[in-house]
Formats: sequence, structure tokens, C-alpha cells
Amino acid sequence: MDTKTVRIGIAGINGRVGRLLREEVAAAGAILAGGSTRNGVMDPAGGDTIAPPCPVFTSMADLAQVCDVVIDFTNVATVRAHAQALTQAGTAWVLGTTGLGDEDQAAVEQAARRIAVVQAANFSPGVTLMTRLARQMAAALPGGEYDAEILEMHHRQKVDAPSGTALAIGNAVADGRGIVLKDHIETARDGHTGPRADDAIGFAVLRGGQVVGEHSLIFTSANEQLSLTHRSFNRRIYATGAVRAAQWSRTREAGLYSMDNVLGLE
Ligand SMILES: NC(=O)C1=CN([C@@H]2O[C@H](COP(=O)(O)OP(=O)(O)OC[C@H]3O[C@@H](n4cnc5c(N)ncnc54)[C@H](OP(=O)(O)O)[C@@H]3O)[C@@H](O)[C@H]2O)C=CC1
Ligand SMILES: O=C(O)C1=N[C@H](C(=O)O)C[C@H](O)C1
Repeated sequence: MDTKTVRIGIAGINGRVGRLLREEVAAAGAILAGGSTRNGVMDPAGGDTIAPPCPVFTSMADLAQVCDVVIDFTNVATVRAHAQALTQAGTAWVLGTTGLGDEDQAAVEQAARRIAVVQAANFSPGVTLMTRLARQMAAALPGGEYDAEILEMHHRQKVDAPSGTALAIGNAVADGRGIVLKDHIETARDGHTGPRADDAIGFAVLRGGQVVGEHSLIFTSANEQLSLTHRSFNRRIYATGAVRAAQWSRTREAGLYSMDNVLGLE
């Protein structure tokens, strides 16, 4: 099958990532079949964009009808409705939205029984690899001896914390150590905290200006420190990864896939 001619829809086409997706769908030679916004109006692209115009809808149900796959970087309030609409239409879903609660995630997993879903907290190849390395490092550097802490910084508009990427790295650390993140997560330290628990996985969150996205995983023992840092310089890295995932999803059966699958790392 020619994956280049896949018909791609963009939910949240006016968003920070959505705008770049318009260009990256065109650059990949895929068909930009439509987009969605809250009011049915697409903002002018501006700049030196090469994105073609496309139909714009206000509902996922309508967008899903004209696409093979929808790339979705919107917000967490949309997730359950989008899961339902895409399942009903039989349209694949590339989901980048972060900040999902347990019920949102359950809806994603339910949808993946009927349609192909590629879900990633971060579509960059660098973070995909960093998350794999985090699991390996955590397995080799035991809790109690090496304290694992995750630091992230993002732009002032970001609404969820810790970032989806930070949580994915935390999950990988927990996985590498054979423990469950929710039992060991420490996101708030204030006042008389007591000493650090051996298996704690700590998170620190910074917000400011227009920082695109920075993540560090730091292992510290009594005698040494090892850290792994990723910096995104431009959101385009997420858009190119998501378009790659959309093209890849075209030929997949129903299931929940990750960027590791898309990049052939699994
Ligand atoms: N997985 C990854 O690689 C990445 C994930 N993200 C995540 O993606 C999401 C979006 O990020 P970002 O682009 O920066 O955010 P923006 O707020 O810039 O974009 C989201 C867009 O979605 C629109 N939107 C919201 N609800 C709907 C709806 N029901 N129908 C159509 N459009 C809707 C918003 O419109 P309005 O402004 O009117 O609300 C907005 O234009 C966040 O959750 C972020 O954390 C971001 C970067 C990378
Ligand atoms: O909101 C953002 O900007 C980003 N969100 C994702 C996250 O929560 O990890 C990915 C990236 O860090 C940018």
C-alpha cells in the first residue's frame, strides 16, 4: 500500500503543533483531508507555509469520515469523545495529547481494540530513545543506591504537570526497577518532608517563557551522578514524528502502538 497517499486529518489544526502538522503532512506527500477547530474556522497559516487549504469541521465525527487517520494534539477534555467518534468511524488515531486521567486512558485502550492507535507523550526520536535508555539505566542503577529524579521545563502556556514525557520517563524508570510509578512518585516537596525514600522517583517542574520542552533524568549516588538530558529546539520534531506515525498506522490492525513500534525499536 502507498502510505504517502494516506488521507490525514488534524484535530486542533490551529494549535501550536497543529499548525506545523499542516506543513508536515504536505511535506510528507500525504493528503491533508481536513482539520478541526472549535469554531470551524482555520486561522491563516502565515509565514512561509507550504500547507494547502482543507475542509474544516467542528466535530471529530465529521472529520473522521473523510480521513484514514486523524492526528490529535488538542487537550484532555476531548479524549473520550474523540475515542468514541474515531472508533465509530473506523479511523486510525495518532494521539499526542497529554495530561490524561485514568478514565481517559481507559477510553484510549478501549478504542485500540477496534482501531489502530499510536499514542506517545513525545513523538521525537530523541525522547523515544531516552525513554528506552531510562529503563535500562534504572535496571542497572538500583534504588536505595542511586536516587532517580526527573526535571522538566516547558513554556508558560503548558497546562499539565508533570509533562507527559516526564511521566513516561518515570514509568520507564519504575519499569526498569520492577516497581509501579504511582506507588513511588514524588511530585510535591514542601515543608518538613522527612528524608528521601529509597525507591522514590522525584519530579521537578519548571515553567517559563517559550521553552519548547526540556527533560533531564538524573541518577545520584553517594559518589557519582549520571544524567541524561533531551532538549527540543522546535515543535516541528513532534509534527514530523506524528506524521510518520500516521503513515505507519495506515497498514496496521487494531491495537495500541507506541513510537517504539513506529521506529522499529520493539
Ligand atoms: N506527544 C507530543 O509529542 C506532544 C504533545 N503535546 C501535547 O499536545 C497538546 C496540544 O499542545 P499544543 O499544540 O501546544 O496546544 P495548543 O493549545 O496550542 O493547541 C491545541 C489546539 O486544540 C484546539 N482544540 C481544543 N479543543 C478542541 C476541539 N474540541 N476541537 C477542535 N480543536 C480543539 C485548541 O483550540 P482553543 O485554542 O480554542 O482551545 C487549540 O487550537 C497538549 O496536550 C500538549 O501537552 C504537545 C507537544 C508535543
Ligand atoms: O505541551 C508541550 O509543549 C509538550 N507536551 C508534551 C509533554 O507533555 O511531554 C511533549 C513535549 O514535552 C511538549
